[in-house]
Amino acid sequence: MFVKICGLSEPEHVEVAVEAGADAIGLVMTASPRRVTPSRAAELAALAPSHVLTVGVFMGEPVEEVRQAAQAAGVGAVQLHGRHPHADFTALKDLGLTLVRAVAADADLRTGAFDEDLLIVDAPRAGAGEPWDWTAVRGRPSGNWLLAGGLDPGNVRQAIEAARPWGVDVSSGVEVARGVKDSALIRSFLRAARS
Ligand SMILES: O=C(O)c1ccccc1NCC(=O)[C@H](O)[C@H](O)COP(=O)(O)O
Repeated sequence: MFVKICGLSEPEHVEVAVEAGADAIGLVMTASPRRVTPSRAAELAALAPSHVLTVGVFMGEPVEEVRQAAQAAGVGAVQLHGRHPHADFTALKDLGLTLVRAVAADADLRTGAFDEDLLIVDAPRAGAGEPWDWTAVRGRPSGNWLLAGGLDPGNVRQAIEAARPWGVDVSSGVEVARGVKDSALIRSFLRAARS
């Protein structure tokens, strides 16, 4: 089970996520209480070993802005969240980074349909910690895809059984307050997702 811990902003939490076995960490570079600047994202990304995918998360920014921020941060992947057109993914291909498309369940759920490498199927509101009907996507996405939206250490097993994803992605469910991550919750989430 591939696990992405998203919205990290403190070195301590990057270290905990890595040590607990996260496959990817998300650094939010769009409007959010979790937002980090490209230079802060670079500091955080530098703490992750090469086997952990560092993901810059964007939503609605022009593609040139995404390109510059991703390069400045030195991340290994770009996540375009929401209704980015196919052309945005095409325009970023030459960066040579892993491209991640994050959408709600009413979108095209074929991984690679927009030339992305990885798909995230999320709740309608990104990063809001809102559980949704995970059973609705069971068997629908193709290829490698992550389930997101309202997951936490207590419900992630049930969500995996409901949707049968290749991986999971969490943000609010490993926080003690909006935008404030918690080391114990990060560890519990990873244990529960892999149990
Ligand atoms: O986390 C945010 O604040 C955010 C803001 C705008 C676009 C995307 C954002 N997060 C992206 C993620 O990949 C989250 O992990 C995903 O939406 C799940 O969030 P949650 O329901 O809080 O676990």
